Amino acid sequence: MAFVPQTPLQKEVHYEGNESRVDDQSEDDSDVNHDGVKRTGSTDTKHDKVHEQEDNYTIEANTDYSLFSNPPNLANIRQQLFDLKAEMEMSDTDFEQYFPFVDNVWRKSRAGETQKDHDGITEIYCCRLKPSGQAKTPTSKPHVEGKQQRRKRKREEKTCSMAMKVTFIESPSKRVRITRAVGPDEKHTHDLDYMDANKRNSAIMDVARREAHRAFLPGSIFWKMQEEPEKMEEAGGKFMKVSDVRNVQYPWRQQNMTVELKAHAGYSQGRSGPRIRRLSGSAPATPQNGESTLHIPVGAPPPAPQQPSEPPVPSLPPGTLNYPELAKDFLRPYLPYIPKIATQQRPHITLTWATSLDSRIALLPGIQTAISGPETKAMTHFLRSQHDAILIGVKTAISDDPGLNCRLAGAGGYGGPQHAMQPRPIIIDPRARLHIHPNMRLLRMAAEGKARGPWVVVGPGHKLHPQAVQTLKLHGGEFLQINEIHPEYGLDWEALFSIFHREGIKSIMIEGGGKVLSELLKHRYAHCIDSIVITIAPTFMGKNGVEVAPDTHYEGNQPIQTRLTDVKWQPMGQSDMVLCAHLEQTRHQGLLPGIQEFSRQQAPPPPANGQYSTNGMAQGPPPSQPHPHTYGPPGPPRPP
Ligand SMILES: NC(=O)C1=CN([C@@H]2O[C@H](COP(=O)(O)OP(=O)(O)OC[C@H]3O[C@@H](n4cnc5c(N)ncnc54)[C@H](O)[C@@H]3O)[C@@H](O)[C@H]2O)C=CC1
Ligand SMILES: Nc1nc(O)c(N)c(N[C@@H]2O[C@H](COP(=O)(O)O)[C@@H](O)[C@H]2O)n1
Repeated sequence: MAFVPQTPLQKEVHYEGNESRVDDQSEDDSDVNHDGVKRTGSTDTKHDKVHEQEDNYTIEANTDYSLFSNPPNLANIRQQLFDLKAEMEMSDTDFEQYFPFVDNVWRKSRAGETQKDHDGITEIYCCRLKPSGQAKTPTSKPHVEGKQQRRKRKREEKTCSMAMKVTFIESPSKRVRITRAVGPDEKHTHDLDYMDANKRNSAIMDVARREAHRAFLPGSIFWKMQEEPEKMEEAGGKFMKVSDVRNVQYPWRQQNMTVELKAHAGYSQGRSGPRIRRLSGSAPATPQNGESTLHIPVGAPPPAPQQPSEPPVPSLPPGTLNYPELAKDFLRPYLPYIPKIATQQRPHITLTWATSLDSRIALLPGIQTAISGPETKAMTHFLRSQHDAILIGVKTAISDDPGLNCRLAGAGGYGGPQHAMQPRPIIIDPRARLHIHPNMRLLRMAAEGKARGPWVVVGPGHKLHPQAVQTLKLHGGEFLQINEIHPEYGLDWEALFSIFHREGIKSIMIEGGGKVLSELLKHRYAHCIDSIVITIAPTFMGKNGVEVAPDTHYEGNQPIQTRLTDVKWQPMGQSDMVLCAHLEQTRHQGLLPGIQEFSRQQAPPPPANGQYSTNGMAQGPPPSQPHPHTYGPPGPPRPP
């Protein structure tokens, strides 16, 4: 196979669960999807190396057209074809037009189940979540005793027995009648979004395919589609990803490796999309309050009394948090900032954790230790709401069984629309050690609509259990297999960040654990780290605790400190202190231009008396002056 040569930003990423198939592999007896791309539960995929040349591309001047030609009333008809609440009848051309928009829900049953009677030809379609054992309708042949059944891949946990009958009526008017093939009480066990999240329908893939065959870059096609979000959504493309477009282009690309891909007018690689837009504060305003620093109320406010004519306000789930508007100000200079992200080819990275005074984040390895008070915990959730992804190491995932969602009032699942303010959980699991099961809190949260499905990043050469792949897929997550994890030297974080950036993740909040944070605090990653937010609690955990400390860095034989700059200390809650900062090196070396400008631009005006009088939160000491971070002669400049 010939590949477009890799630039440092064009690393490999394998998508184990990406196509998000929910169909029963045994039924259609094939692993080949619409696009001829093989997906398996193992690490081997035909589509193992797909790169797009995005560094140099030409821009097509005239791309002022719509990619969509959705048939009328599409959202409604999709929903009706999903629910089957009432019998439907339409012309055969309409059926041909609408069915591709729901073929991610329905799969035609075996040919043997086609019946011909006086009405015409009737075909049975089953919900794709129908378990393979039940896939046969009552008319199918009974299992022959003693005959070895074909080995079937164990499928997702969620199952559904809905089925529909499609009758092509034999008449000159060529009508198609659609009715349920199950009793009136039978319903899908899931909603339409669930299917859309797990498998794209062929009509939406065709939209992308048409543009892909015109030699547009996958990223550009993706954003061009996003220009018309309503049409995307009504067509079932709400969950479309750049990688779907890349997949759909793959067979064509194989035949056209030398064709230079182009972009639509207005496309740029750093272009921000809908997910990043929430960074600018799509969170519903939380009520301000005048309480003192010591008692920031973090529980969600009770719903306002209702007027008799108003629809009922849905109650918020227990544990919903509130983080007051005023307590956001001191954090703003450290939050992801779209114009700055647009100038860099990597996401904004925030390191954030809660620590003891002896730099321990847990009492013992594998033990989850509550360090933050309720106020700083709510702050963590506010930070989560401001990032596209939260990243942790696998040991944290194993020991803490975390939710990794945003539980602020107004987030998806907490009174807000689906996935609003919900970051993507990412778990670094080089050796594929994490046991994926539907009872994990991460997956339960996703199933309850309170989190996005997690991405699990694994290294090369690991066989993934097909059931793990399926379970993850069905919860909207996936395995990403990357080559940038070296068995000896570990993970190439910079490459990983580039991969995420290309996947549309523009900001990542890295929460731990000790190994991940200590790695990223190493001198060589300083230029990748944008902000640091640490909650410090007045406690010592002792030497056996999980430590956060980078390796000592030497320049020549001179040990060097890693100092923080633009430091703000913010007391919060009963006894916590929040430290916000940038890494000094990143500023000194000028690798992140704009930080200073941004800080000045975004920071709230300092209160005259150095304190926030309204909520009593003391403003910390003024930002530290640039500090000499070495006591010896300056070392050689760090290579860029
Ligand atoms: N107080 C706080 O804010 C937090 C505390 N924690 C605590 O931290 C503890 C877990 O921390 P650790 O044991 O240090 O594990 P960890 O969560 O940092 O995971 C370490 C694992 O991640 C992978 N990994 C991380 N960096 C890698 C690299 N550069 N190259 C290759 N693989 C890499 C490896 O599989 C490694 O074994 C738990 O007790 C947890 O409760 C975790 C997060 C936040
Ligand atoms: N902010 C903070 N304070 C503490 O005291 C902590 N122990 C942690 N731990 C991190 O939070 C994760 C738990 O997340 P959920 O509440 O389950 O969503 C845990 O995995 C650590 O990353 N953080």
